[in-house]
Amino acid sequence: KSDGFCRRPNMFKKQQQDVFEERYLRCISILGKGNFGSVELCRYDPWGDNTGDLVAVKELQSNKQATMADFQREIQTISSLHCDYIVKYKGICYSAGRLSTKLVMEYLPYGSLIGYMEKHRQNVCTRRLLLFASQICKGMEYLQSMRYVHRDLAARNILVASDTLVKIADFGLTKIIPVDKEYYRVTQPGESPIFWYAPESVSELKFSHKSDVWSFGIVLHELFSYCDISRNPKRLCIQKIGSYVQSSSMAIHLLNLLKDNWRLPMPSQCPPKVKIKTDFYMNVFVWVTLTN
Ligand SMILES: C=CCCn1cc(-c2nc(Nc3ccc(C4CCNCC4)cc3)nc3[nH]ccc23)cn1
Repeated sequence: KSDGFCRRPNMFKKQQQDVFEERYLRCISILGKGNFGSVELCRYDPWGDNTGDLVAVKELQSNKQATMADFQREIQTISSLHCDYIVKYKGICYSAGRLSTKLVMEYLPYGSLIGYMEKHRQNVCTRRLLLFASQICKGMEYLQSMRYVHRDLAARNILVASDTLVKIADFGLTKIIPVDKEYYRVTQPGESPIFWYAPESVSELKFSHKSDVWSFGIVLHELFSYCDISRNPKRLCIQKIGSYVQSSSMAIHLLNLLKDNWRLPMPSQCPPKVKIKTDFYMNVFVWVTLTN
């Protein structure tokens, strides 16, 4: 049972860089694709008798625009995070043959939140949705305390550890806010869809803790829509904007909608007790009247 523990690492204790030997890493299946990389389920089995641990191994996909430097930064980021609501770093594996590094993480057996909701939707009650929301919130609070901006908070990047524990994953786009600044401006738009972006991220590629809060609001919408594909934020925005609009001008159409105060509609499956609203100032209000 998770005790909801997020501690700041002992700044003096060097993170023990656990090195996994590639020859003992047995690939079992592909788990998914993240920013720039694919994630495989592997068993680390030095004794060769299938008693080794199951681990999730992420490898940089060479054809992606991301560089090894981006992947090294992702490894540096995740290895510095120690929180029950953030997927745990286990170590790295130097792949001699392919001159590449692999990131070894804890394997979360239930997969992504989206897949979990599709499968278990019938027995996920409001209280469990609020538990998941509070865990994501605590994980993001910890990330902010470490001056990290996730930049890609979305239900697709939330993993399910158990029926009562979810964790934030995929730190491929995460950046550190410089000490003297309130935000991080990226030079080129990434691949992640703009429908989770705050207005200032859409218009100026500016990312901050506040833009992460906006994305958290979108995640709440996904959560209380039970990650229903028909209620997907991208789908609802494009329905509103018009599917004939080219993707190149989608950003300006989305920005105009947000400036006109259009917001994602309240999820119809959302129980009447829960009201979710993001106002233009990126404040996310979750009015939860836990009246019986
Ligand atoms: C963050 C999202 C983008 C990149 N990404 C990360 C992972 C990932 N997945 C898992 N577990 C898991 C994933 C999928 C399934 C499914 C279930 C349905 N049938 C097919 C298999 C079952 C378990 N553990 C992990 N630890 C660290 C990463 C990680 C996957 N994709």
